[in-house]
Amino acid sequence: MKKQKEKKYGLWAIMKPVMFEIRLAMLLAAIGSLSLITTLIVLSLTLSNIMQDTPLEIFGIKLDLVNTIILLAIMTVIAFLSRFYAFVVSHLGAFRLEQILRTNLAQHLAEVPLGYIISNGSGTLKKVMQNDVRSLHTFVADSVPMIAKSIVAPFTTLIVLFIIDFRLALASISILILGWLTMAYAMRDSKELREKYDQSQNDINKAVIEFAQAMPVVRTFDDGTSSFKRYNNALHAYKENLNNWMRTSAIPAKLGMIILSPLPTLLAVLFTGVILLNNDSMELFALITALFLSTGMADSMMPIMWLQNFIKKSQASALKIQEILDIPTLSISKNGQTPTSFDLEFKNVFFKYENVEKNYALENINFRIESGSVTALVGPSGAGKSTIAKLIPRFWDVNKGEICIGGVNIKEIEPQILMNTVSFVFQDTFLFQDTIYNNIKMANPKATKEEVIKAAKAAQIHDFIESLPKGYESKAGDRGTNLSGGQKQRITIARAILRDTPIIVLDEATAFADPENEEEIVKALANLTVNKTVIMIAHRLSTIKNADQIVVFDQGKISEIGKHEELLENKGIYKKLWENYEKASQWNLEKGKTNE
Ligand SMILES: Nc1ncnc2c1ncn2[C@@H]1O[C@H](COP(=O)(O)OP(=O)(O)OP(=O)(O)O)[C@@H](O)[C@H]1O
Repeated sequence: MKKQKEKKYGLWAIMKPVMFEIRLAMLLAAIGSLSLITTLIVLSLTLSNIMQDTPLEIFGIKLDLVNTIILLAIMTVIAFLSRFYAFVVSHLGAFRLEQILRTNLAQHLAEVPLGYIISNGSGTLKKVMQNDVRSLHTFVADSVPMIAKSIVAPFTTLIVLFIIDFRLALASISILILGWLTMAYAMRDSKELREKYDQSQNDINKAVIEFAQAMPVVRTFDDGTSSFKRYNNALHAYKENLNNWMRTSAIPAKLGMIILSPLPTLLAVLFTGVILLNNDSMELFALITALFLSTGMADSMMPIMWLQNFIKKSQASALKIQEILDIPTLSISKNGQTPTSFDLEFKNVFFKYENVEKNYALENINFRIESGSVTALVGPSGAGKSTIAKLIPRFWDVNKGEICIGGVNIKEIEPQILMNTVSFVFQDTFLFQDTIYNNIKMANPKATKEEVIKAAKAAQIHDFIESLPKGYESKAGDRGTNLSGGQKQRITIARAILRDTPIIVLDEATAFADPENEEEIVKALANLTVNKTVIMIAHRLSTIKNADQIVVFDQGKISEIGKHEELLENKGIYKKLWENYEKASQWNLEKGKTNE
């Protein structure tokens, strides 16, 4: 089972679509390494020809100076070309993988419940789509040829060294072993030390963010001592951990790196070789070849260590990508139906958030909203009102029961048709980094300029837009024109008016309730909701007195349904909410008077 999971989730599993490029790049890199080793052998032959003029003979061909130079040129070209093309192929594979992963992620995310994206935050998804995909790109582009090289080069070199002279081979291996042991000693507590270091770095990041985010509070309530102290303590802990890490591993690690650099191996082979030459128990050619090869072997040791880290990091990125690709998608009906009337009905609906073990957020919900009527959802905080609203456009799917529009289960309606049937006006509005005109028009790309302006007028935002220096061409979004919350909301109301869907879900705004804005928002909403089926999450009870139906929620269940007067007579939760609301309004009124 575990094996199966690893098979599906490993780093190599995610790279399956570009396995051809990966294998080809590895093969070319391996040929490159072998040709380089051969080049070094031929180079030493050339040198010994120059020094001794007693050419070797292989398969009847005399390897004299001219022949070795020709061979040297050929091998150098092969080594260069194969290494060059290994990188070309690995880069092509990397770009293709990046494109495949981004497309797959985007297609998959378009089909997962929108609720998942909201709960996890688009920032996290953006990080995976950008950073993690990028890290796999780098892995395929740079590490794949390196992996082939770091396997082929040391092993082939060792074999050749043993063939040339086992004593020289042992001399170079002994240096490598010494280097590895020193590195292992340096790394003995590295996991624990790294964790501590990472933790202290995280603490600093948190303290910096807290310090910056809390600035308004700090400026008002704190002279900076306590928040700055937390930052300072985190910095101190970081410095301690870094020093500790350096003290324990820095010296042996540096020593290990020096031992594993080419020079010590070169010296060991040279020293052993000179003794053997003096004893006449070795050819000059053998010593020169061994000197060339052993440096190359030491040279390929450092990338092996660096690669281990890189593989671990890429493995983590692959897992994050696979986790997203594993999120179940919304079921999409094959023979989609189109509702012809726009009444809405919740039938025995049960719903539980994925990340919550036991409690249902909604239990056994039954209610019906007639086409063209206004229904208000009320209840204490956390009662389930927003959840009801978000189930209608399938941000999530219900666990049991069904939600029907015009008698058709919303799961049977094609997503595009459902989108054209229900629109949302939320409190936290989202505007794209684009012109105000395009921000409204996106609701209906076929709309004419006149229609966009008509919608803006109905949403009570036209005059404001016209008053901006660039009018409808002014930029909205984070880096755009400074828009107040109420103005942003009226732009989204204009969007919804232009979309003109038969069902509208409204999360009533309370945040921007300064009297002028409120009046305009109320007018805009009135224009939006004419002749529509409206579901409204109501925070200010005064606005829902005239609703056709009020559904009162408490702890995920419906506790009452009725009109305002009926519910007051019931003496239930609604009556209490109403009394509290009146008290609060009274209090505001009195406060207003005192201020005057
Ligand atoms: N994304 C989520 N993941 C897990 N639980 C959630 C999530 N969103 C809401 N809940 C939980 O579901 C329950 C209903 O929440 P919901 O937001 O629907 O209430 P609400 O009546 O709209 O509250 P409020 O008036 O404060 O907005 C609450 O217990 C809440 O903690």
